[in-house]
Amino acid sequence: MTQGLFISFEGIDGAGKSSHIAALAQAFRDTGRVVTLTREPGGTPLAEKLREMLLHDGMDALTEALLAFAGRRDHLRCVIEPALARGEVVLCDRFTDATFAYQGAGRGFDRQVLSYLEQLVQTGLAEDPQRLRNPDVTIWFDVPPRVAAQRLAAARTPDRFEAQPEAFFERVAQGYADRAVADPERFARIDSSRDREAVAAQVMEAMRTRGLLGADLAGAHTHE
Ligand SMILES: Nc1ncnc2c1ncn2[C@@H]1O[C@H](COP(=O)(O)OP(=O)(O)O)[C@@H](O)[C@H]1O
Ligand SMILES: Cc1cn([C@H]2C[C@H](O)[C@@H](COP(=O)(O)OP(=O)(O)O)O2)c(=O)[nH]c1=O
Repeated sequence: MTQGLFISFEGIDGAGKSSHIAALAQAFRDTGRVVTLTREPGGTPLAEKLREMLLHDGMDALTEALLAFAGRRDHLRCVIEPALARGEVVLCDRFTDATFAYQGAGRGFDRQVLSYLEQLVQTGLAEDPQRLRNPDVTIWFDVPPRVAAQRLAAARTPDRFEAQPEAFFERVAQGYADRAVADPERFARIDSSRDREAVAAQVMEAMRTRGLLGADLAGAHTHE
């Protein structure tokens, strides 16, 4: 049976990740794979309720982290693990790296506590209960916070995180860079300051170099 594949998409708000997830889903479908498209915070009815609170209600960093991980547990249990067990491709808009970047680096919350929660929440679910479920590949849209802020200013009403000052996003961006250094094989860094077409080409190239999409498809989906 085809092996499941878990890919997450990360980056600061306005990095441009949402623009590329659907195109990658289509590229996988074109190879005959079944794709589950999902997101965090959210991805299940319960986790979507927690998302609303996380994005709109005032709370401290520990509460943010607990809500993020509570939603993640439900999401893993109800959506991600079953889809991977069926051999599907799971494309997830944000996952645990976001908690380390936003609550850890951005809010300054204790990263050892986050590591403990990661261990607790992301094990005991797969066939092998010891297995810590993490993405196989993380596509990291790296962009200077100033560029992301300019894009967002033109785009939408900010939520609690998007309304943060540039210094917050400098810390979040550093948080992602730290995670990438700690796990270089998992992270595929995309220079997201470039135009959409160049970003899309980098995403397909990252898949192709990992043998996850055929070489012939790499050029076929560079347009939205
Ligand atoms: N490469 C790009 N160049 C310029 N603008 C972009 C680019 N990618 C996305 N955008 C625009 O920037 C804004 C934020 O993009 P989005 O995909 O929603 O980011 P994210 O999901 O990472 O927060 C949107 O208005 C989008 O149209
Ligand atoms: C997954 C996750 C997201 N977040 C934040 C990052 C984003 O600012 C916000 C929602 O992410 P996102 O879905 O990317 O927002 P949008 O739909 O506006 O593109 O939640 C955390 O603070 N911690 C987390 O664990």
